Amino acid sequence: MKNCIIIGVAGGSGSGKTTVAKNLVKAFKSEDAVLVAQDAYYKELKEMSVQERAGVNFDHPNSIEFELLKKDLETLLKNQIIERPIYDFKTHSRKEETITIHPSKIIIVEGILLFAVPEIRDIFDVKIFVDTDADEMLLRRIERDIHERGRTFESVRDQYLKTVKPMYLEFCEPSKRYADIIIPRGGENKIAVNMVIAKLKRYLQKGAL
Ligand SMILES: Nc1ncnc2c1ncn2[C@@H]1O[C@H](COP(=O)(O)OP(=O)(O)O)[C@@H](O)[C@H]1O
Ligand SMILES: Nc1ccn([C@@H]2O[C@H](COP(=O)(O)O)[C@@H](O)[C@H]2O)c(=O)n1
Repeated sequence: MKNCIIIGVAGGSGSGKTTVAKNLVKAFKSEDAVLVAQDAYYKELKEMSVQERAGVNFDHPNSIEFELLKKDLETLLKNQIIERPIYDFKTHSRKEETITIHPSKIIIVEGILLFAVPEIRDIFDVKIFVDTDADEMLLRRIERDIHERGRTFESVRDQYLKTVKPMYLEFCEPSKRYADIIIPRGGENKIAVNMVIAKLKRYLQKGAL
């Protein structure tokens, strides 16, 4: 029998998935909860120049190495450590180094396409979808991508219209139907986040939800 619980947090880019997932993890002792980001598993694209990589559709399931993500999640579920890749959004590639992630009783995974891919979706015990208005997601993304991911306003706008919005409508938004819990507005929805935390604390005490 599995002695841990695995929770998927999906939603559009800028919806607040990372904020929700980090707030969940923060509520527990570091040995009890761990966070794995789907973003770390973007394909390497080593054979392309940085300029070529910038034109890739990063919102299509083909851009992620889901086989490796699945293998790593299964390894954590077997109570073993993983070496998680580190992704660099400025160069659109993986760094040489990796991060060692230890197994724990609560495994939280966040990413835009987690529920759109059946082999990954089926791994989760609990599926949470963070549902935020498109205009808010876009505003947050513009700010974040310019300040943290080395982008210009023009590149964020062009990428949004070319791939981010159409792929959200094709893959991410329809995957909301698989969610067990929908958190409106995102990371600062303290009532919703606290309810999930309370349920997880019960899980730690009783070993069942
Ligand atoms: N409720 C909120 N109000 C305002 N800004 C927010 C809120 N939630 C998240 N953000 C900000 O928006 C950006 C995207 O949030 P993040 O949690 O990284 O979203 P995602 O992981 O879904 O892309 C971050 O810069 C974050 O600080
Ligand atoms: N090289 C890359 C890789 C991904 N993206 C964008 O990241 C978004 C997913 O990350 P969130 O933290 O926002 O969930 C996704 O929408 C990709 O477009 C990128 O811009 N460059």
